Amino acid sequence: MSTGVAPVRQLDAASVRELREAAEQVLADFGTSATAPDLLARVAEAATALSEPIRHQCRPVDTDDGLFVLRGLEVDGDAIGPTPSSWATAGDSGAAHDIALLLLATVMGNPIAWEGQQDGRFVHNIVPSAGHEEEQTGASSAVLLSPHTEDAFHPGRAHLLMLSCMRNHDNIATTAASIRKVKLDEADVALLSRPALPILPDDAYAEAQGFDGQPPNVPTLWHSPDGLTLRFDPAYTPMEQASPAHRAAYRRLEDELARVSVAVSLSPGEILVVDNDLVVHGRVPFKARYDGTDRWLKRASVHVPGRRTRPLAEAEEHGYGQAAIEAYTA
Ligand SMILES: O=C(O)CCC(=O)C(=O)O
Ligand SMILES: [Fe+2]
Repeated sequence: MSTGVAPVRQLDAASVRELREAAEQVLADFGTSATAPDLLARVAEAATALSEPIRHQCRPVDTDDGLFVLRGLEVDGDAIGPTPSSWATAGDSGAAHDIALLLLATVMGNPIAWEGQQDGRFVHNIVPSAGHEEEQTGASSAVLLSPHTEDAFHPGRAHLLMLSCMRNHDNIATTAASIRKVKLDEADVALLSRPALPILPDDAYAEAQGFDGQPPNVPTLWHSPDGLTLRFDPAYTPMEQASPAHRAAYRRLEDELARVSVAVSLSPGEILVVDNDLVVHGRVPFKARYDGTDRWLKRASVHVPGRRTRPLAEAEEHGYGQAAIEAYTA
């Protein structure tokens, strides 16, 4: 893994001011970032009014890196208060930043939420939580969070994942690896394009894990009209169900993703935008502080209407009874 240089998009001072004022206005009117239909309607209206320089920086990912860092937002470490001890107690901590992130997500596409995750909020808090150190979820710390497609188990998963940094004193890196940088034989690509294995719901979805239905087998790779695309979550893929040849190809893919992986350590005010069809992301292990100064990210997920990156067969999947809720209906 290298500390590669992620493409940076710098917001200018006027854009930063504009976003802050728009977010503060919405927060002043609603007093919370907890999502409700009228708050979403206001966010949509405010996002429509945002200026061209902001829109330009929110254009689609346009390099094989499959990601970029949006830089320039201001985070006042005193004003946001201590890092919450878990998503469940975060409430409206840093709520103005929730709304700023939702505004940017709305410029990029249609934000999504999950009934079964973080109280259905459109902006999640990613903080280390006591008792969850070893999990494969954003609440972990002591273990490597292995590279994964976000919400890989579900056909309604995000096209874009946004991670907005509130605090990161120990420079703990998010990892990211793009399928467009990987070198694989055509034979491996062909094998991994066969729907041979399911991807089960991750530990953030207790209810979906109890779903009573046959898990669908899905392809790991496929050629979409936009290029090679992946859906990958080894921690929740029952590899023992695959043939030895398939397992070997999967391992070669894992090795290649590790080879091209970059580490992105976010600073407060930076937002990592990841194309969830091109890039798998994870996080390095770290020791949680549990003293209110821990690493703290805000996360948003976005559907991009009209994107042609998913196999048609996904439309038949049950999604383990979970529904992705879109912020705005057409
Ligand atoms: O903590 C990170 O950098 C990434 C965590 C993660 O996988 C996520 O928030 O989806
Ligand atoms: Fe993730």
